[in-house]
Amino acid sequence: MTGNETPRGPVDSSRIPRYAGPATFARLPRLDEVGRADVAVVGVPFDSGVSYRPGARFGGNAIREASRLLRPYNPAQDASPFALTQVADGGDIAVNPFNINEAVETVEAAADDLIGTGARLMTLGGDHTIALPLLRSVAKKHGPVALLHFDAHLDTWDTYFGAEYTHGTPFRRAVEEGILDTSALSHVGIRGPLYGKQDLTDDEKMGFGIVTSADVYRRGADEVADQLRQRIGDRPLYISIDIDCLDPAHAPGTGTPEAGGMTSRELLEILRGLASCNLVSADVVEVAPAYDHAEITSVAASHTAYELTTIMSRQIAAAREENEGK
Ligand SMILES: N=C(N)NCCCC(=O)O
Ligand SMILES: [Zn+2]
Ligand SMILES: [Zn+2]
Repeated sequence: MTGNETPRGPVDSSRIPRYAGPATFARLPRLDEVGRADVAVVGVPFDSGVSYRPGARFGGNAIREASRLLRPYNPAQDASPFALTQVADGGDIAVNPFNINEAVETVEAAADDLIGTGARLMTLGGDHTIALPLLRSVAKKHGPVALLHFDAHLDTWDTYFGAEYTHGTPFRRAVEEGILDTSALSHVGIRGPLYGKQDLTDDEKMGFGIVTSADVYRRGADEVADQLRQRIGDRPLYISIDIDCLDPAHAPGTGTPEAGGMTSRELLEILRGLASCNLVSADVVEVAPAYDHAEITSVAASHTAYELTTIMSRQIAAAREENEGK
């Protein structure tokens, strides 16, 4: 979109009931209805990389369903993200559930196509395996990116059953491939049992800093966000959010739940504290609706994606204004 066109926004929920019609994220138009988008919301229905409970292949559509209740003005960031820029739902990247390597390639190619149109991606998983091809694609455009990873788990393990591409290994692969800026890597929300102390040593060697869920509780969201912002600076930033960063009370619908997690309020507040970062793309993964109750998890995920979308939309609009002023 150039600055002259008016973005097409969501369906007006005061005229057409929220629950009517097929779900797109936040009732936004489909990408094929608007031609191109500044922010494309895409689903990746893939969960063949999980080590425990399956079902995240249904996450994207559950998030879309829960997102029917979102409204167009975001008071926490004082912005109307869908009016500032064109945000559209790009549908799903259809991947092979029987061949993980092929699925990883398909996600990368589809992300390349979308990013090639100038769009930033808000991806709805799917299991965490998909972060690797998404990071590859983002790094082709921006070079190695800063990574902010919200999760109960490190996801820097080496292999499971000899498999390199799983939901517990994407960030080790990404470091090995040189697609991350190792001076700005952070995990937030980490907790729970590990295989051994070596997991932490390995993770630190890769360059990661850890903010545990207890750190978030003790120090508070604002202080954590300040510290993360300082570490990230103005580097291109990718944010990957495994919904199991939240306590199972806030996100029961996920495959590898761990007690003692963050609240959804803490997560949303930390994200809002990062609004000035140069967020180039993001994902929300690991929503497995079969274990959910009353959409607790998919509502949390839809609000999380809404905050991320708002951050991207505001930055695109600000950059456009600056360009036009020149
Ligand atoms: N990425 C997620 N959600 N979980 C990774 C857990 C890996 C394990 O089973 O040890
Ligand atoms: Zn996890
Ligand atoms: Zn994960």
